[in-house]
Amino acid sequence: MSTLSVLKIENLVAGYEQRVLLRNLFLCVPEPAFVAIIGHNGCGKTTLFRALTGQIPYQGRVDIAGRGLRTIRRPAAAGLLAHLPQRSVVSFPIEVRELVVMGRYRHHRFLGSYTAQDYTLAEAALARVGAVHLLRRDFTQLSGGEQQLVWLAQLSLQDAALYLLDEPTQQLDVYYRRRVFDLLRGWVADQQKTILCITHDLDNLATQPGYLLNLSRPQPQLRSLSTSAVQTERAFLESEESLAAHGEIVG
Ligand SMILES: Nc1ncnc2c1ncn2[C@@H]1O[C@H](COP(=O)(O)OP(=O)(O)OP(=O)(O)O)[C@@H](O)[C@H]1O
Repeated sequence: MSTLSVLKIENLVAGYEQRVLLRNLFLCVPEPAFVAIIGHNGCGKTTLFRALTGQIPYQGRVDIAGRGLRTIRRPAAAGLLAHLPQRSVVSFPIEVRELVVMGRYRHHRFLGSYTAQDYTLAEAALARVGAVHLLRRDFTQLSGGEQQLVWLAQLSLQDAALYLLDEPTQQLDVYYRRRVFDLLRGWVADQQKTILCITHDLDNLATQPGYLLNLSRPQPQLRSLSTSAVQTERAFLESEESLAAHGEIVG
């Protein structure tokens, strides 16, 4: 692994009005890497992504691929960030392949200009997540888990320095959860991507190479993923002590 840092966070403070959820966070994420972000409900995991995607203000400094985040007007359009939020709603009928091909938007400025090659890439992306059978279906009629696979296929077509995934396996059954973690492992190993992945799916993390960041810890730090690291963090999260620590942070 190289020593380059795709994401560097210094002294980040973020939250909502009177409620500071992230206090003095320091983070240096090597490239490529898989980073699982864990912690209690409400500890600030999604809030961290909101700060990184410019949805809420923050104090401190964030560099992505060596560029100050504040200096970049649209980080996604600049190819720095790709973000899969916890919930995305589509309110109009649209074929799955039309939604997936939009992952190629940075290569095409105008709607309707996708090429046959783009559609081939979209189909391949769907195949990789095990959802190629959904290609011609209306996205709005799919189950929550099927929709999640489609979003992942679209995300995989975006060519970004850093991927932010908010609970990507939330609605998936055990088979697809495992498959998605395998897929993410491939993005890192084969395509040299760096992924921050919010998850409560500790069972699947034990065998995943990468790092763990527990935002319920009073001073969250990256630690290498391993069976014993996952066991330690699980024991911490199950303890009363961890809730007390969480209370101090948000108080
Ligand atoms: N716009 C907002 N204004 C005020 N408080 C908010 C706002 N959005 C979220 N919160 C609160 O901030 C806290 C952290 O929310 P966040 O979504 O970051 O939690 P999380 O760690 O991602 O939790 P979960 O695991 O349940 O998804 C929660 O208590 C939430 O109610």
